[in-house]
Amino acid sequence: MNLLSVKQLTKLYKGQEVVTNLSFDLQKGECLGLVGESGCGKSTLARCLLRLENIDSGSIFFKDQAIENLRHRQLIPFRKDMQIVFQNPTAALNPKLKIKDSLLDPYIQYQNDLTLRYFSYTSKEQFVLQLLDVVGLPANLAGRYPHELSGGQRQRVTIARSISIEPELIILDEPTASLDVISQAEILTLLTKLRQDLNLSYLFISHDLAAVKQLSQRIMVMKKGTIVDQFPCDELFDDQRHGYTKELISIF
Ligand SMILES: Nc1ncnc2c1ncn2[C@@H]1O[C@H](COP(=O)(O)OP(=O)(O)OP(=O)(O)O)[C@@H](O)[C@H]1O
Repeated sequence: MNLLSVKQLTKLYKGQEVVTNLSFDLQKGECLGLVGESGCGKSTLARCLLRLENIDSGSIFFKDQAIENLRHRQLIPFRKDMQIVFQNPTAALNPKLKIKDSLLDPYIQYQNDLTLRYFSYTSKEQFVLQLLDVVGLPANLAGRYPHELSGGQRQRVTIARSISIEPELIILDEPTASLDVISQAEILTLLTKLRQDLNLSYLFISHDLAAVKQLSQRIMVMKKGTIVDQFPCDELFDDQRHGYTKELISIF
């Protein structure tokens, strides 16, 4: 079943096409990798899918509903189902909020629309402890501020926030790019486990072909705003790969 279906999406900035006539499907439960060099339009695409930007033409279907023209109030249930994890966890967390309050924030915002399946909410304290535990963080971090955590711990908190309201799809926009190699590997392992345990779907955006291969079932390669190649992960090294995919492979 297609969770997300994008048809001929085009986005312009100041008259210039940044995403051009782009189409793809993302199935429920899969991780779809998106690779491409800096500036090819990956983050723009992510913002369009989340409806943080309007698109210029084309369609975005989420759970078979066309969402490209929905207005603010109509987007509320959809926003709950589609979350994003950004590259920089420091910028994503409010420095003035303790970790426990950051973790509770999405729940408080969406509680009237939520039917939790995986987590249970009997008290604030218990909910925060569940979230910390599921992303492998100790309970005593709840009372700390973001600057008192390591970069890897902060990224775990942003991941915990994104899964707290049990979305269907998470867009991972370079989630490990700001981390050291060991933290990167740990976060990738965590993301794999969460996808399986919570039946999540991911659009995993990265420069790092090795990371994309580790996490994804299928890979899309983007160049100058268009998808030039799309294939199952185990066909990455096949001879029929697009020349640009081969170039990316040779760099890694
Ligand atoms: N708000 C904006 N206004 C004008 N141009 C923009 C805006 N946001 C992005 N761009 C331009 O759109 C193009 C694509 O940028 P985008 O950030 O989507 O690329 P990217 O593939 O995500 O790059 P990176 O991997 O470096 O994050 C770039 O040329 C960028 O300068």
